[in-house]
Amino acid sequence: MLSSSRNAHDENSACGKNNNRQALSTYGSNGSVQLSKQKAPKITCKLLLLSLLESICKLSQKNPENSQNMFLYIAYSLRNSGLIDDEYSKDYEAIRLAYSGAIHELLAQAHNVNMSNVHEEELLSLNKSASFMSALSSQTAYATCDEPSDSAAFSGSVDAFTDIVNHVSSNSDVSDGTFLKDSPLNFSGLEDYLSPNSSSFEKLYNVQKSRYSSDFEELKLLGKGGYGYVYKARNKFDGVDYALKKIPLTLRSLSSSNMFRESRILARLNHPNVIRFYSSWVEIEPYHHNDPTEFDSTCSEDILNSKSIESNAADNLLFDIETDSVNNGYSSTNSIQVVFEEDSYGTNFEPSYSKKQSTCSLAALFSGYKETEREYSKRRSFEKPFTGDDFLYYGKENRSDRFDKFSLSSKDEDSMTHDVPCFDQRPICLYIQMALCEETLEIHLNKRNKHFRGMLPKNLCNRYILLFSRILEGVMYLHNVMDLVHHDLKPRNIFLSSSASSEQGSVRLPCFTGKSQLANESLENKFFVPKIGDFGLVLSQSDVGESSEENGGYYFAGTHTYAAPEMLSRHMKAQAIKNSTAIDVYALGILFFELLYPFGTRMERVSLINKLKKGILPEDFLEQMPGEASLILSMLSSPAKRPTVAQILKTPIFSNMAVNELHLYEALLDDAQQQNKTLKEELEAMKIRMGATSK
Ligand SMILES: Nc1ncnc2c1ncn2[C@@H]1O[C@H](COP(=O)(O)OP(=O)(O)OP(=O)(O)O)[C@@H](O)[C@H]1O
Repeated sequence: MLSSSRNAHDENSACGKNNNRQALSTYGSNGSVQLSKQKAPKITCKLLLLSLLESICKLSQKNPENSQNMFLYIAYSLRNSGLIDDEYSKDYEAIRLAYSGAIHELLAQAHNVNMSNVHEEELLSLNKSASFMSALSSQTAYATCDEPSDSAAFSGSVDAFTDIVNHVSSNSDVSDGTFLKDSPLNFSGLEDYLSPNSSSFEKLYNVQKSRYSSDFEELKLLGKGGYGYVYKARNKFDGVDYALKKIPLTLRSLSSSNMFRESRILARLNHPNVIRFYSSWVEIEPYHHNDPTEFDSTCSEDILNSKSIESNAADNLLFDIETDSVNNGYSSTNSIQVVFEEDSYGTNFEPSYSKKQSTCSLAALFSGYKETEREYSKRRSFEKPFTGDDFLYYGKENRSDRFDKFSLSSKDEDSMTHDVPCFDQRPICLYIQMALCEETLEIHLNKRNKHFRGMLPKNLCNRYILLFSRILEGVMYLHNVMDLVHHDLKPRNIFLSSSASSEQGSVRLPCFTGKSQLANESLENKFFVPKIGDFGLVLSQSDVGESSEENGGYYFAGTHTYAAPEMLSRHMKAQAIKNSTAIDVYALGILFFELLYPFGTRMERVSLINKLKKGILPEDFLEQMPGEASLILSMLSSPAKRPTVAQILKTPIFSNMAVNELHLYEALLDDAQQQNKTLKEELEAMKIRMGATSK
């Protein structure tokens, strides 16, 4: 049977090969079986096996709960034997469903049957599925494994898997549940499958139902972070606009336990000052997806991404703790990232500037993922320039290890082709659906700072104090209730969500235009609720200690300007672990100063924050806001001396919420008085005009 298939394929030679590029194996001109050039990665095979298994369970058990239990029983057995990881979990369900859909189609083709005319249960009888699976898996084993030992291990896993299925089915109520691994497979449809006009597995797979495309209408790209892209998308059912974060996953991150960390943490959070999370899922990036290069820079004013090139650059400039000097030696648009690492003696920190590193995503850095030149250039063509405000510190690696991680060798490049977690190089993405926010605090402050410099008018100052108290409430919830440390608090990760005045946690702020304002021009005011977002670096307080003990190091990532000194020094590591929440307090200290004291230029920001880190505040600020000044300095003191967020909220600045509300009413009164004054002036002007015309 196989030789006739081979002949059929040989006859169709070139285009046949093309069409079957993704077939599990191809047949060479000498008749020998050759490995498919693009090999299916192992995780894909695990998912493929599990999706088959899940289908079998569904077919054998009509009751969904029973079939789920049966599936879990088998999956746990496989996992306990070390054959799979957590590919059986809900997180991968969408991928497994897509695979089983493609396998159903493939089965229909393999049996040369028109699926629409045949009852699904008849078509997919258990025997056929199991036999097909065995045949498919053994083919897959060839296509997947480089080493003979791998191949043997894979065959072993198929055997183990089949045994488990047999065991389960013999204990279930399946009437014809014998899985005959060696039963003959009807290959009558194989010639068709190998013919140039038929579908390859890849094509079948492409008909997957994408939850993203079926449930959402993508409206625009909002921005790009270290991990992925964020889109504004409208849900087709409820008509509401959401922020959808798409995080492309590498094989390594797929198998790492913290891959779903951000979505899992978000799912547990429930606080008015923390961004609202709706759902998350994993699927393969649909083909007809807007290329992020379509990012519309013209709308950067209204979208949040308008970020940051400016302030990020400033963040980098600040970060020269070695020399304590402001380093302005490189262009912000040049995608250069500063990476701090200890020298091989573990005594000094040395910033290293590297273009290549700057283009590695944080996710990649975290997972120790090696990026090939090909992937690098592919991603470069896909990405906007990296704005370079992130850094990563590998506490336990020396410089050479660090650079080895990113050095490119042909071997790496070869191995990396297996690191793409899909059949056809389209990435598997984690989707996180969140509440859409109007703008980030960073953008708001950038626009505000075009209107003000130095000390703010009292009423405006009070509003920012109120805003900060809302942020503190959110952080206190994270620290005290959820036992988390955010690790990346900064204006860009605080979102402003427009709200009704009565909404809990709302603050009334002027809607700055970002253009120079005329002295008497009054700005529209709106209510906003600040929401803490971007939980990509969040850690539970207990994990901070554990990760340190297990790995002999504590990995830090974050943003230069807001990084507490203990994040950067191995000598202070113990303090960082002991007072992990103090890391957030340090960042909040800088943020509070930024809220209260507008900077005229980027360089001024760099210089003032640099001085603040040394305990020096502007004189006018010290004079006019002594309470706030001493609080900020205490927040930037040594980790053990920093107040907790709960203690900060108890200081007279924030403790009396009635006073805080009073701030708001004072602000409202000021506005009303201002409006009253303007109206009076207009009235006077009108009277004069009327007097002139009556004469
Ligand atoms: N809920 C949201 N509503 C509106 N815009 C958002 C939302 N979440 C993210 N964005 C926009 O998408 C951009 C990217 O967000 P993301 O959280 O991925 O990264 P980031 O915070 O900019 O960087 P990183 O993750 O590297 O710290 C943000 O800068 C912001 O402009």
